[in-house]
Amino acid sequence: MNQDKCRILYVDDEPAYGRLFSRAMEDDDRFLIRTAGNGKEALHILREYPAEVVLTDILMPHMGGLDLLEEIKRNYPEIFVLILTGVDSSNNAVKAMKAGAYDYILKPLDIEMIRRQLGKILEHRRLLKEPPPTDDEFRFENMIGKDQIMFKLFEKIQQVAQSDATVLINGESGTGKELIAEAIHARSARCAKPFVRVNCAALTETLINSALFGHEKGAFTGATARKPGFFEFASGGTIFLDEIGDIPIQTQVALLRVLEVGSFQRVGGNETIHVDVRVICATNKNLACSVKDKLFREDLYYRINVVSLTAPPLRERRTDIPLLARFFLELYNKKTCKQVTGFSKQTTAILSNYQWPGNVRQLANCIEHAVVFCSGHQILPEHLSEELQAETSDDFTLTLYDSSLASAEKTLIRRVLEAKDWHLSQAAEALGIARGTLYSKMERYQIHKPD
Ligand SMILES: Nc1ncnc2c1ncn2[C@@H]1O[C@H](COP(=O)(O)OP(=O)(O)OP(=O)(O)O)[C@@H](O)[C@H]1O
Repeated sequence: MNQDKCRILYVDDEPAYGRLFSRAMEDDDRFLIRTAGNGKEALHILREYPAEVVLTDILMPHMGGLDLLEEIKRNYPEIFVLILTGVDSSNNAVKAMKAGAYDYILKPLDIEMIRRQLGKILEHRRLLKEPPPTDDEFRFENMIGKDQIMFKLFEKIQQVAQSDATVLINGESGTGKELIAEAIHARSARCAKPFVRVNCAALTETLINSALFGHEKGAFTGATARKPGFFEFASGGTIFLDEIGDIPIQTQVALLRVLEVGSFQRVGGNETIHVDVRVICATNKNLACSVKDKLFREDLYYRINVVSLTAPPLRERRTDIPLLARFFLELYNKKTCKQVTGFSKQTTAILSNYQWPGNVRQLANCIEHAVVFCSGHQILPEHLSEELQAETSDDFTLTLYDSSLASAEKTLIRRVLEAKDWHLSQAAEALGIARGTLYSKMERYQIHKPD
Protein backbone atom coordinates (compact mmCIF):
# COMPACT_ATOMS: atom_id res chain seq x y z
CA MET A 1 0.00 0.00 0.00
CA ASN A 2 1.40 3.37 -0.95
CA GLN A 3 2.25 5.20 2.28
CA ASP A 4 1.92 8.66 0.80
CA LYS A 5 -1.57 8.22 -0.49
CA CYS A 6 -4.42 9.51 1.57
CA ARG A 7 -6.69 6.59 2.44
CA ILE A 8 -10.39 7.33 2.06
CA LEU A 9 -13.36 5.26 3.11
CA TYR A 10 -16.61 6.13 1.35
CA VAL A 11 -19.74 4.93 3.18
CA ASP A 12 -23.12 4.87 1.44
CA ASP A 13 -25.90 2.30 1.24
CA GLU A 14 -26.48 3.22 -2.41
CA PRO A 15 -23.79 1.18 -4.21
CA ALA A 16 -24.22 3.40 -7.29
CA TYR A 17 -22.90 6.42 -5.34
CA GLY A 18 -19.91 4.45 -4.09
CA ARG A 19 -19.09 3.40 -7.65
CA LEU A 20 -19.55 6.92 -8.94
CA PHE A 21 -17.21 8.28 -6.29
CA SER A 22 -14.55 5.59 -6.79
CA ARG A 23 -14.62 6.06 -10.53
CA ALA A 24 -14.46 9.85 -10.32
CA MET A 25 -11.44 9.68 -8.04
CA GLU A 26 -9.62 6.78 -9.62
CA ASP A 27 -7.35 8.96 -11.81
CA ASP A 28 -6.29 11.06 -8.80
CA ASP A 29 -3.18 9.33 -7.51
CA ARG A 30 -3.23 11.25 -4.21
CA PHE A 31 -6.00 8.98 -2.92
CA LEU A 32 -6.79 5.35 -2.21
CA ILE A 33 -10.51 4.62 -2.03
CA ARG A 34 -12.49 1.88 -0.34
CA THR A 35 -16.23 1.73 0.06
CA ALA A 36 -18.64 0.39 2.67
CA GLY A 37 -22.42 -0.01 2.58
CA ASN A 38 -23.23 1.14 6.12
CA GLY A 39 -21.69 2.25 9.42
CA LYS A 40 -21.18 -1.27 10.79
CA GLU A 41 -19.34 -2.41 7.70
CA ALA A 42 -17.27 0.79 7.78
CA LEU A 43 -16.16 0.10 11.37
CA HIS A 44 -15.24 -3.42 10.38
CA ILE A 45 -13.10 -2.15 7.48
CA LEU A 46 -11.44 0.49 9.67
CA ARG A 47 -9.98 -2.24 11.87
CA GLU A 48 -7.54 -3.17 9.14
CA TYR A 49 -7.69 -0.21 6.76
CA PRO A 50 -6.28 2.86 8.50
CA ALA A 51 -8.35 5.44 6.66
CA GLU A 52 -7.50 9.07 7.15
CA VAL A 53 -10.77 10.40 5.76
CA VAL A 54 -14.26 8.93 6.02
CA LEU A 55 -17.01 10.30 3.82
CA THR A 56 -20.35 9.05 5.03
CA ASP A 57 -23.98 9.29 4.17
CA ILE A 58 -26.35 9.82 7.11
CA LEU A 59 -29.34 7.56 6.58
CA MET A 60 -28.25 3.96 6.21
CA PRO A 61 -29.51 0.63 7.52
CA HIS A 62 -27.74 -1.11 10.46
CA MET A 63 -25.74 1.94 11.47
CA GLY A 64 -26.26 5.49 10.17
CA GLY A 65 -23.67 8.20 9.57
CA LEU A 66 -24.16 10.05 12.87
CA ASP A 67 -23.62 6.90 14.93
CA LEU A 68 -20.63 6.04 12.78
CA LEU A 69 -19.24 9.53 13.38
CA GLU A 70 -19.62 9.04 17.13
CA GLU A 71 -17.81 5.70 17.00
CA ILE A 72 -15.03 7.16 14.87
CA LYS A 73 -14.54 10.13 17.18
CA ARG A 74 -14.33 7.74 20.13
CA ASN A 75 -11.98 5.20 18.58
CA TYR A 76 -10.16 7.00 15.79
CA PRO A 77 -10.19 10.68 16.79
CA GLU A 78 -7.65 11.65 14.15
CA ILE A 79 -9.81 10.55 11.20
CA PHE A 80 -11.35 13.44 9.28
CA VAL A 81 -15.07 12.77 8.81
CA LEU A 82 -17.02 14.43 6.02
CA ILE A 83 -20.78 14.02 6.23
CA LEU A 84 -22.90 13.77 3.10
CA THR A 85 -26.34 15.23 3.66
CA GLY A 86 -29.41 16.30 1.72
CA VAL A 87 -30.38 20.01 1.66
CA ASP A 88 -33.53 19.14 3.58
CA SER A 89 -31.67 17.68 6.57
CA SER A 90 -29.68 20.69 7.74
CA ASN A 91 -30.46 19.62 11.32
CA ASN A 92 -28.35 16.56 10.81
CA ALA A 93 -25.54 18.67 9.41
CA VAL A 94 -25.56 20.82 12.55
CA LYS A 95 -25.60 17.71 14.75
CA ALA A 96 -22.71 16.26 12.79
CA MET A 97 -20.62 19.42 13.10
CA LYS A 98 -21.26 19.51 16.84
CA ALA A 99 -20.24 15.86 17.09
CA GLY A 100 -16.87 16.63 15.51
CA ALA A 101 -17.37 16.17 11.76
CA TYR A 102 -14.74 18.03 9.76
CA ASP A 103 -17.41 19.38 7.42
CA TYR A 104 -20.57 18.41 5.60
CA ILE A 105 -21.18 18.18 1.89
CA LEU A 106 -24.55 18.55 0.29
CA LYS A 107 -25.93 15.80 -1.88
CA PRO A 108 -26.15 15.15 -4.81
CA LEU A 109 -22.42 14.58 -4.98
CA ASP A 110 -20.40 17.43 -6.40
CA ILE A 111 -17.06 15.77 -7.09
CA GLU A 112 -15.22 19.07 -7.54
CA MET A 113 -16.43 20.29 -4.16
CA ILE A 114 -15.32 17.01 -2.57
CA ARG A 115 -11.91 17.35 -4.24
CA ARG A 116 -11.54 20.83 -2.72
CA GLN A 117 -12.43 19.56 0.75
CA LEU A 118 -10.02 16.67 0.37
CA GLY A 119 -7.34 19.12 -0.76
CA LYS A 120 -7.82 21.05 2.49
CA ILE A 121 -7.55 17.84 4.47
CA LEU A 122 -4.36 16.89 2.63
CA GLU A 123 -2.87 20.21 3.67
CA HIS A 124 -3.76 19.54 7.33
CA ARG A 125 -2.35 16.06 7.02
CA ARG A 126 0.88 17.42 5.58
CA LEU A 127 1.24 19.79 8.52
CA LEU A 128 0.48 17.01 11.00
CA LYS A 129 3.19 14.78 9.57
CA GLU A 130 5.86 17.41 9.65
CA PRO A 131 8.56 17.41 12.29
CA PRO A 132 8.48 19.91 15.18
CA PRO A 133 7.96 23.52 14.24
CA THR A 134 10.43 25.94 12.99
CA ASP A 135 9.37 29.15 14.60
CA ASP A 136 5.88 30.32 13.78
CA GLU A 137 4.60 27.52 11.64
CA PHE A 138 2.04 26.25 14.12
CA ARG A 139 1.37 29.51 15.84
CA PHE A 140 -1.90 31.39 15.72
CA GLU A 141 -1.32 34.65 17.56
CA ASN A 142 0.04 33.36 20.89
CA MET A 143 -1.44 29.92 20.54
CA ILE A 144 0.53 26.89 19.48
CA GLY A 145 -1.18 23.85 18.01
CA LYS A 146 -1.21 21.52 15.06
CA ASP A 147 -3.91 19.04 16.03
CA GLN A 148 -6.87 19.23 13.67
CA ILE A 149 -9.08 20.29 16.58
CA MET A 150 -6.83 23.36 16.98
CA PHE A 151 -6.87 24.17 13.26
CA LYS A 152 -10.63 24.20 13.43
CA LEU A 153 -10.52 26.43 16.48
CA PHE A 154 -8.12 28.84 14.73
CA GLU A 155 -10.48 28.97 11.77
CA LYS A 156 -13.42 29.75 14.05
CA ILE A 157 -11.49 32.45 15.89
CA GLN A 158 -10.68 34.05 12.54
CA GLN A 159 -14.39 34.08 11.62
CA VAL A 160 -15.54 35.30 15.02
CA ALA A 161 -12.97 38.09 14.95
CA GLN A 162 -14.65 39.55 11.87
CA SER A 163 -17.94 40.00 13.75
CA ASP A 164 -18.74 42.02 16.84
CA ALA A 165 -20.80 39.30 18.49
CA THR A 166 -20.52 38.53 22.18
CA VAL A 167 -18.52 35.34 22.64
CA LEU A 168 -18.55 32.71 25.36
CA ILE A 169 -15.41 30.58 25.63
CA ASN A 170 -15.84 27.28 27.46
CA GLY A 171 -13.07 25.01 28.59
CA GLU A 172 -11.23 23.52 31.52
CA SER A 173 -8.73 25.56 33.46
CA GLY A 174 -5.40 26.05 31.70
CA THR A 175 -6.65 25.26 28.19
CA GLY A 176 -5.89 28.70 26.81
CA LYS A 177 -9.22 30.54 27.04
CA GLU A 178 -7.51 33.83 27.69
CA LEU A 179 -5.26 33.33 24.67
CA ILE A 180 -8.36 32.73 22.55
CA ALA A 181 -9.92 35.97 23.78
CA GLU A 182 -6.69 37.85 23.03
CA ALA A 183 -6.53 36.33 19.55
CA ILE A 184 -10.11 37.36 18.78
CA HIS A 185 -9.30 40.91 19.84
CA ALA A 186 -5.98 40.99 17.98
CA ARG A 187 -7.62 39.88 14.73
CA SER A 188 -10.62 42.20 15.04
CA ALA A 189 -11.14 45.76 13.86
CA ARG A 190 -10.80 46.80 17.52
CA CYS A 191 -7.19 45.65 17.75
CA ALA A 192 -5.75 49.14 18.16
CA LYS A 193 -8.06 49.81 21.13
CA PRO A 194 -7.69 48.38 24.65
CA PHE A 195 -8.11 44.74 25.62
CA VAL A 196 -9.14 44.70 29.26
CA ARG A 197 -9.07 41.44 31.19
CA VAL A 198 -11.20 41.07 34.31
CA ASN A 199 -10.97 38.03 36.53
CA CYS A 200 -14.50 38.04 37.93
CA ALA A 201 -13.70 35.33 40.48
CA ALA A 202 -11.07 37.55 42.10
CA LEU A 203 -13.49 40.41 42.79
CA THR A 204 -15.57 40.37 45.93
CA GLU A 205 -19.31 40.79 45.71
CA THR A 206 -19.11 44.29 47.15
CA LEU A 207 -16.36 45.42 44.80
CA ILE A 208 -17.33 43.92 41.50
CA ASN A 209 -19.94 46.51 40.44
CA SER A 210 -17.65 49.44 41.09
CA ALA A 211 -14.74 47.61 39.44
CA LEU A 212 -16.74 46.98 36.28
CA PHE A 213 -18.78 50.17 36.07
CA GLY A 214 -16.79 52.64 38.20
CA HIS A 215 -18.07 54.77 41.07
CA GLU A 216 -18.78 58.37 41.98
CA LYS A 217 -17.07 60.20 44.79
CA GLY A 218 -18.74 59.30 48.09
CA ALA A 219 -20.59 56.28 46.65
CA PHE A 220 -19.37 54.21 49.59
CA THR A 221 -16.90 54.50 52.44
CA GLY A 222 -13.47 54.92 50.93
CA ALA A 223 -14.73 56.27 47.59
CA THR A 224 -12.79 59.50 47.91
CA ALA A 225 -12.86 60.33 44.21
CA ARG A 226 -14.77 59.43 41.06
CA LYS A 227 -13.25 56.35 39.45
CA PRO A 228 -14.01 54.90 36.02
CA GLY A 229 -14.52 51.13 35.78
CA PHE A 230 -13.20 48.46 33.43
CA PHE A 231 -15.98 49.07 30.89
CA GLU A 232 -14.87 52.67 30.49
CA PHE A 233 -11.21 51.63 30.22
CA ALA A 234 -12.17 49.20 27.48
CA SER A 235 -14.00 51.86 25.45
CA GLY A 236 -13.75 51.10 21.73
CA GLY A 237 -12.00 47.82 22.48
CA THR A 238 -12.77 44.47 24.08
CA ILE A 239 -13.49 43.47 27.66
CA PHE A 240 -12.67 39.89 28.63
CA LEU A 241 -14.74 38.69 31.57
CA ASP A 242 -12.93 35.60 32.82
CA GLU A 243 -14.75 33.21 35.18
CA ILE A 244 -18.07 34.81 34.26
CA GLY A 245 -19.89 32.02 36.12
CA ASP A 246 -18.74 33.59 39.38
CA ILE A 247 -20.41 36.98 39.10
CA PRO A 248 -23.14 37.69 41.64
CA ILE A 249 -26.76 37.98 40.54
CA GLN A 250 -26.98 41.76 41.08
CA THR A 251 -23.99 42.31 38.77
CA GLN A 252 -25.57 39.99 36.23
CA VAL A 253 -28.53 42.38 35.97
CA ALA A 254 -26.24 45.35 35.27
CA LEU A 255 -24.21 43.35 32.78
CA LEU A 256 -27.32 42.30 30.90
CA ARG A 257 -28.24 45.96 30.58
CA VAL A 258 -24.84 46.87 29.14
CA LEU A 259 -25.15 44.07 26.62
CA GLU A 260 -28.68 45.04 25.65
CA VAL A 261 -28.50 48.82 25.50
CA GLY A 262 -24.78 49.55 25.69
CA SER A 263 -25.05 51.77 28.75
CA PHE A 264 -24.66 51.74 32.53
CA GLN A 265 -24.37 54.01 35.54
CA ARG A 266 -21.41 54.29 37.87
CA VAL A 267 -22.06 53.10 41.42
CA GLY A 268 -23.60 56.03 43.31
CA GLY A 269 -24.19 57.99 40.09
CA ASN A 270 -27.20 58.99 37.95
CA GLU A 271 -25.45 59.77 34.71
CA THR A 272 -25.98 57.19 31.96
CA ILE A 273 -22.71 56.31 30.32
CA HIS A 274 -22.65 54.84 26.84
CA VAL A 275 -19.81 52.58 25.79
CA ASP A 276 -18.86 50.73 22.65
CA VAL A 277 -17.21 47.59 24.02
CA ARG A 278 -17.11 44.07 22.71
CA VAL A 279 -17.70 41.49 25.43
CA ILE A 280 -15.93 38.14 25.51
CA CYS A 281 -16.65 35.85 28.46
CA ALA A 282 -15.00 32.65 29.60
CA THR A 283 -15.93 29.95 32.04
CA ASN A 284 -14.76 26.56 33.18
CA LYS A 285 -18.15 25.88 34.73
CA ASN A 286 -21.16 24.41 33.04
CA LEU A 287 -23.22 27.60 32.81
CA ALA A 288 -26.31 25.73 31.63
CA CYS A 289 -26.25 23.90 34.99
CA SER A 290 -25.76 27.19 36.86
CA VAL A 291 -28.86 28.47 35.05
CA LYS A 292 -30.81 25.42 36.19
CA ASP A 293 -29.58 25.96 39.76
CA LYS A 294 -30.68 29.61 39.53
CA LEU A 295 -27.14 30.85 40.09
CA PHE A 296 -26.90 32.37 36.64
CA ARG A 297 -29.63 34.35 34.89
CA GLU A 298 -31.06 32.56 31.90
CA ASP A 299 -31.50 35.79 29.88
CA LEU A 300 -27.86 36.72 30.46
CA TYR A 301 -26.75 33.22 29.55
CA TYR A 302 -28.46 33.44 26.16
CA ARG A 303 -27.16 36.97 25.67
CA ILE A 304 -23.50 36.03 26.21
CA ASN A 305 -23.76 32.71 24.45
CA VAL A 306 -24.39 34.23 21.00
CA VAL A 307 -21.24 32.59 19.73
CA SER A 308 -19.51 29.92 21.75
CA LEU A 309 -16.05 28.44 21.37
CA THR A 310 -14.51 25.56 23.25
CA ALA A 311 -10.89 25.31 24.28
CA PRO A 312 -10.16 21.56 24.08
CA PRO A 313 -8.39 19.82 26.97
CA LEU A 314 -4.81 18.82 26.23
CA ARG A 315 -5.55 15.09 26.58
CA GLU A 316 -7.89 15.41 23.59
CA ARG A 317 -5.14 16.75 21.35
CA ARG A 318 -2.16 14.65 22.26
CA THR A 319 -0.38 15.36 18.98
CA ASP A 320 0.19 18.84 20.39
CA ILE A 321 1.99 17.64 23.53
CA PRO A 322 5.49 17.22 21.99
CA LEU A 323 5.05 20.46 20.07
CA LEU A 324 4.05 22.43 23.16
CA ALA A 325 6.74 20.73 25.25
CA ARG A 326 9.39 21.89 22.76
CA PHE A 327 7.88 25.36 22.66
CA PHE A 328 8.06 25.68 26.46
CA LEU A 329 11.52 24.14 26.50
CA GLU A 330 12.78 26.91 24.25
CA LEU A 331 10.96 29.51 26.31
CA TYR A 332 12.47 28.36 29.61
CA ASN A 333 15.89 27.79 28.04
CA LYS A 334 15.88 31.48 27.17
CA LYS A 335 14.60 32.50 30.59
CA THR A 336 17.19 30.48 32.47
CA CYS A 337 20.04 30.89 29.94
CA LYS A 338 20.28 27.10 29.60
CA GLN A 339 20.81 25.04 26.50
CA VAL A 340 18.74 21.93 27.01
CA THR A 341 18.34 20.47 23.54
CA GLY A 342 15.42 18.08 23.92
CA PHE A 343 13.69 15.22 25.68
CA SER A 344 14.76 11.61 26.03
CA LYS A 345 12.45 9.01 24.49
CA GLN A 346 11.23 7.93 27.90
CA THR A 347 10.44 11.50 28.85
CA THR A 348 8.52 12.04 25.61
CA ALA A 349 6.56 8.84 26.23
CA ILE A 350 5.70 9.96 29.76
CA LEU A 351 4.64 13.43 28.65
CA SER A 352 2.56 12.03 25.80
CA ASN A 353 0.73 9.49 27.93
CA TYR A 354 -0.04 11.67 30.91
CA GLN A 355 -3.60 12.95 31.40
CA TRP A 356 -2.73 16.64 32.06
CA PRO A 357 -5.66 17.60 34.31
CA GLY A 358 -4.23 21.13 34.49
CA ASN A 359 -3.86 21.24 30.70
CA VAL A 360 -1.33 23.50 28.94
CA ARG A 361 -0.64 25.52 32.09
CA GLN A 362 0.41 22.33 33.88
CA LEU A 363 2.58 21.27 30.94
CA ALA A 364 4.29 24.67 30.93
CA ASN A 365 4.95 24.41 34.67
CA CYS A 366 6.23 20.87 34.25
CA ILE A 367 8.74 21.89 31.58
CA GLU A 368 9.87 24.86 33.64
CA HIS A 369 10.47 22.53 36.58
CA ALA A 370 12.38 20.10 34.37
CA VAL A 371 14.60 22.80 32.87
CA VAL A 372 15.51 24.02 36.35
CA PHE A 373 16.57 20.53 37.43
CA CYS A 374 18.25 19.50 34.19
CA SER A 375 21.99 19.92 34.24
CA GLY A 376 22.72 18.07 31.00
CA HIS A 377 21.46 18.42 27.45
CA GLN A 378 18.37 16.27 27.64
CA ILE A 379 15.35 16.24 29.89
CA LEU A 380 15.21 12.81 31.55
CA PRO A 381 12.33 11.32 33.55
CA GLU A 382 14.21 12.15 36.79
CA HIS A 383 13.90 15.87 35.95
CA LEU A 384 10.11 15.65 35.98
CA SER A 385 7.96 16.12 39.05
CA GLU A 386 7.33 13.06 41.22
CA GLU A 387 3.80 12.77 39.95
CA LEU A 388 5.00 12.56 36.36
CA GLN A 389 7.88 10.26 37.27
CA ALA A 390 5.37 7.79 38.69
CA GLU A 391 4.31 7.28 35.08
CA THR A 392 7.65 5.58 34.34
CA SER A 393 6.40 2.49 36.07
CA ASP A 394 4.11 2.18 33.11
CA ASP A 395 4.78 -1.12 31.43
CA PHE A 396 5.49 0.14 27.98
CA THR A 397 7.75 3.03 28.86
CA LEU A 398 9.99 0.62 30.73
CA THR A 399 10.40 -1.46 27.60
CA LEU A 400 12.38 1.39 26.13
CA TYR A 401 15.30 0.56 28.40
CA ASP A 402 15.97 -2.49 26.22
CA SER A 403 19.48 -2.70 24.76
CA SER A 404 18.84 -1.84 21.13
CA LEU A 405 16.57 1.08 20.46
CA ALA A 406 15.06 -0.47 17.34
CA SER A 407 14.34 -3.78 19.03
CA ALA A 408 12.92 -1.96 22.04
CA GLU A 409 10.69 0.03 19.76
CA LYS A 410 9.54 -3.08 17.94
CA THR A 411 8.78 -4.89 21.20
CA LEU A 412 7.04 -1.87 22.58
CA ILE A 413 4.84 -1.46 19.54
CA ARG A 414 3.91 -5.12 19.48
CA ARG A 415 3.09 -5.16 23.20
CA VAL A 416 0.98 -2.06 23.01
CA LEU A 417 -0.87 -3.38 19.97
CA GLU A 418 -1.58 -6.62 21.80
CA ALA A 419 -2.69 -4.73 24.90
CA LYS A 420 -5.02 -2.64 22.76
CA ASP A 421 -6.39 -5.63 20.90
CA TRP A 422 -4.72 -4.47 17.65
CA HIS A 423 -6.70 -1.27 17.69
CA LEU A 424 -4.41 1.06 15.74
CA SER A 425 -5.75 4.35 17.05
CA GLN A 426 -5.75 3.33 20.67
CA ALA A 427 -2.25 1.91 20.35
CA ALA A 428 -1.01 5.05 18.60
CA GLU A 429 -2.50 7.17 21.36
CA ALA A 430 -0.89 5.06 24.07
CA LEU A 431 2.43 5.34 22.26
CA GLY A 432 2.04 9.08 21.84
CA ILE A 433 2.49 8.94 18.07
CA ALA A 434 0.18 9.59 15.13
CA ARG A 435 -1.72 6.65 13.72
CA GLY A 436 0.02 7.09 10.35
CA THR A 437 3.42 6.90 12.07
CA LEU A 438 2.40 3.72 13.86
CA TYR A 439 1.29 2.26 10.59
CA SER A 440 4.63 2.99 8.87
CA LYS A 441 6.56 1.60 11.85
CA MET A 442 4.48 -1.58 11.70
CA GLU A 443 5.40 -1.92 8.04
CA ARG A 444 9.07 -1.22 8.76
CA TYR A 445 9.26 -3.79 11.57
CA GLN A 446 6.98 -6.23 9.76
CA ILE A 447 4.53 -6.35 12.62
CA HIS A 448 1.26 -7.95 11.56
CA LYS A 449 -1.90 -8.81 13.35
CA PRO A 450 -1.97 -12.61 13.85
CA ASP A 451 -4.70 -14.35 11.84
N1 LIG B 1 -2.17 26.67 22.68
C1 LIG B 1 -1.31 27.23 23.53
N2 LIG B 1 -0.09 27.57 23.13
C2 LIG B 1 0.82 28.12 23.98
N3 LIG B 1 0.57 28.38 25.27
C3 LIG B 1 -0.65 28.07 25.72
C4 LIG B 1 -1.65 27.49 24.89
N4 LIG B 1 -2.76 27.30 25.63
C5 LIG B 1 -2.47 27.75 26.86
N5 LIG B 1 -1.22 28.22 26.93
C6 LIG B 1 -0.53 28.76 28.11
O1 LIG B 1 -1.08 28.06 29.23
C7 LIG B 1 -1.34 28.96 30.30
C8 LIG B 1 -2.82 28.97 30.63
O2 LIG B 1 -3.53 29.61 29.58
P1 LIG B 1 -4.80 30.54 29.85
O3 LIG B 1 -4.59 31.41 31.03
O4 LIG B 1 -5.18 31.19 28.56
O5 LIG B 1 -5.84 29.39 30.22
P2 LIG B 1 -7.33 29.55 30.74
O6 LIG B 1 -8.13 28.49 30.03
O7 LIG B 1 -7.79 30.98 30.56
O8 LIG B 1 -7.18 29.17 32.26
P3 LIG B 1 -8.13 29.57 33.51
O9 LIG B 1 -9.49 28.97 33.21
O10 LIG B 1 -7.47 28.91 34.66
O11 LIG B 1 -8.16 31.06 33.56
C9 LIG B 1 -0.81 30.31 29.85
O12 LIG B 1 0.51 30.45 30.30
C10 LIG B 1 -0.86 30.22 28.35
O13 LIG B 1 0.08 31.08 27.76
